[in-house]
Amino acid sequence: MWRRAASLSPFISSSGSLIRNHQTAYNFKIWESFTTEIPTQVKGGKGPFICFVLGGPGSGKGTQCAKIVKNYGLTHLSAGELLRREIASNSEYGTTILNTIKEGKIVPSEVTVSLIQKEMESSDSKKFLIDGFPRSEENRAAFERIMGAEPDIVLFFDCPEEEMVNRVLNRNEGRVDDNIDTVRKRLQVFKALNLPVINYYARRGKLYTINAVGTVDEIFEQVRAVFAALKPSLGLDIPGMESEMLWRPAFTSQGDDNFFVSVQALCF
Ligand SMILES: Nc1ncnc2c1ncn2[C@@H]1O[C@H](COP(=O)(O)OP(=O)(O)OP(=O)(O)O)[C@@H](O)[C@H]1O
Ligand SMILES: Nc1ccn([C@@H]2O[C@H](COP(=O)(O)O)[C@@H](O)[C@H]2O)c(=O)n1
Ligand SMILES: [Mg+2]
Repeated sequence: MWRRAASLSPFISSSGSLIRNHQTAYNFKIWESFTTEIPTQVKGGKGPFICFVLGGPGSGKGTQCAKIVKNYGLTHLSAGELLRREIASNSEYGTTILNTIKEGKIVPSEVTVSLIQKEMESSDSKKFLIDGFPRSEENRAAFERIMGAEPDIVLFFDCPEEEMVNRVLNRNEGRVDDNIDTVRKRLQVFKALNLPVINYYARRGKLYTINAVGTVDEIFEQVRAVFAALKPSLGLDIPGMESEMLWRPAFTSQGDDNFFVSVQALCF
C-alpha cells in the first residue's frame, strides 16, 4: 500500500500587482491579483496524485468529473456513489447510510474513508479524482489520519443556490435525496460543514475555484486550464494551452458573516 505524508510546496508565489474585487456565489470577497510566475512541479512526494472535487449539491461535480476522466484519465471516485453502492449491496451499514442520505446529513467519516481507501488500494491508478469528499472537517481529518495523505489540489465548483436547486430537481436519476426538502437540508449542511473545509484548502493554497454557471463546456474550459498547469506532474500532453488564465484562492479568513478570499490569477 502506498503511504505518504504530503508536503507540497505551493505552485506559485504571488507577485500581485493588479487588485480588483470579485464576488462569488457564497459572498466570498475576493481580491484578485495577477502573477507572472509559472508553476513548475506540483507534487514531489510518492503516492498518487489526489484531486478533491467540492461544491454544493447539483453544482456539477459529477458532470465535470466525467469530462476530466475522459480528457486526462484520472480515476473517478465519487464518495456519494460509493455510499449508494454500499446501500445497494445490503451491507451492515446500508440502512444507516440510506437514512443519513435521506436527511442530507454526513455519513460517519470512518465509513466513507474506508470505502475510498478500498477503492484506492485496489486500483493501479496513480491519479485520483475524489468527488464529494471531504464534506466536513471530520471527513478531512479522517482521510489524513487513515490514508496518511492530503490532496494535491482541490477544485471548488462555485454555484448560486437557486441554480443548484434547479439542477437537482431536474436531475431525474431517481436519487432519494433529489427532492426539495432534502436539497434544502443539504445546502445547510454544505454551508455549515463544507465551506469551512473549502476555506481551509484556500488558506493552504490548494484551492481552484471554478465558476460553475454556464454550459458544461464553458465550465470545463476553466477546469482544462487547471489541468494544463499540472501537465508536468501528471505526465499529460495537452496541446494548445500555452496561454491560459485561472483563479486560485490563496488565502481565506472568516469574518462574522463573510468569507474573505484573496485570489491569485495565474497566467501561463
Ligand atoms: N453547467 C450545467 N448547466 C446545466 N445543467 C448542468 C450543468 N452541469 C450539470 N448539470 C446537470 O445538473 C444536474 C446535477 O449535476 P451533477 O450531478 O454533475 O452535480 P453534482 O455536483 O455531482 O451533484 P451532487 O452533489 O448532488 O451529486 C445533472 O442533471 C446535470 O446533468
Ligand atoms: N463525503 C460524503 C459524501 C456524501 N455523503 C452523503 O451522500 C449524499 C450524496 O452525496 P453526493 O456527493 O452524491 O451528492 C450526501 O448528501 C451525504 O448524505 C456523505 O455523507 N459524505
Ligand atoms: Mg454528484
